[in-house]
Amino acid sequence: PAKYTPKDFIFGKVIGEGSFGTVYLAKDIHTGKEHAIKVCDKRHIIKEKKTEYVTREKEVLNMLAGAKHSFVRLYCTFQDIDRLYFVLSYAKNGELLPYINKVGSFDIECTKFYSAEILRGLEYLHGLGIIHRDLKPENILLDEKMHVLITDFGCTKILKEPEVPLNENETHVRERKNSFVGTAQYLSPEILTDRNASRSSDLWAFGCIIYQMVAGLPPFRARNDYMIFQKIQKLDYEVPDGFSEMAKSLVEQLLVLDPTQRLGAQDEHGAGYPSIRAHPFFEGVDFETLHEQTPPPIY
Ligand SMILES: NC(=O)Nc1ccc2c(c1)=C(Cc1cc(-c3cccc(C(=O)NCCN4CCCCC4)c3)c[nH]1)C(=O)N=2
Repeated sequence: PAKYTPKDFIFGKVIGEGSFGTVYLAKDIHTGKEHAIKVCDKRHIIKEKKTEYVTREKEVLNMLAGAKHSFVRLYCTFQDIDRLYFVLSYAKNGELLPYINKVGSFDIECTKFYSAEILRGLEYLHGLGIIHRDLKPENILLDEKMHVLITDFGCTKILKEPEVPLNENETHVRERKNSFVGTAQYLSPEILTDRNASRSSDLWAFGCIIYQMVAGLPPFRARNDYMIFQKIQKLDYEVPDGFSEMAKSLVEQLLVLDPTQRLGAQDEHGAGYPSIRAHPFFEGVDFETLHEQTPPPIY
């Protein structure tokens, strides 16, 4: 149909709860194809003053239309009187998090492969000047072949022309002070203190995810968000016995309080992260053919 409506789909189970909507498994009645449809309630979005986040998610998903890997695709959008509908890729194997929880921790081959796939996605995203700002295992999905699809672009920041140079490496459009984004465990110290995210903020979250794949839990944990923030700002985390030395070295170079000193922060923008790819942890990883490779089994 020229313009889809909800009647073109058979809606199934809830497969996700985003901050601004519910994600359903749905089947296109014309093609039989399965999709994930994110349904956002218009009144809720207006009441929560989140219209700019929903608009930005659509803008970013359209910017990612050319990506051949690493991201959920946006097939189409439509609306009815009460709701907005985003028809997205269905990642048959769901979120990365339940896999980490199921096996307790990934072996080094799995950690290398999935870290490399996430890094490929970050290189593409940052190359477009897009910062995810809410990278976490729940937003790393796994398709039918167990390859990574990054999702949830509601918290992204699109770097515009330099307005206020924050440091010699990054410029930011100053965030409105009250616009707090992200999930506590993966928030970088600079977002907690001056609210300004940079590409390096996603590198911090990347370090947290690598730690979690190896240790089974995120590095900064506490009873409540305030105590988590305290630990982040004091870089208060422990590396458990048996944690791979190579993985520890990489995590330690990403979980650095100064965003300009994180591994990759000095790499030339738009040219990927050669200094992260060159870390000994990724020895033997062929980044250019990742998507043709068969992912290692998670057990
Ligand atoms: N915030 C967002 O944007 N959220 C989105 C966006 C797009 C999207 C999205 C979320 C998806 C989430 C999703 C969730 C699931 C899912 C939900 C419940 C169960 C399962 C499932 O059983 N998967 C099989 C693998 N399990 C995994 C854990 C160990 C046992 C085996 C998958 C599949 N896909 C999706 O497929 N596409």
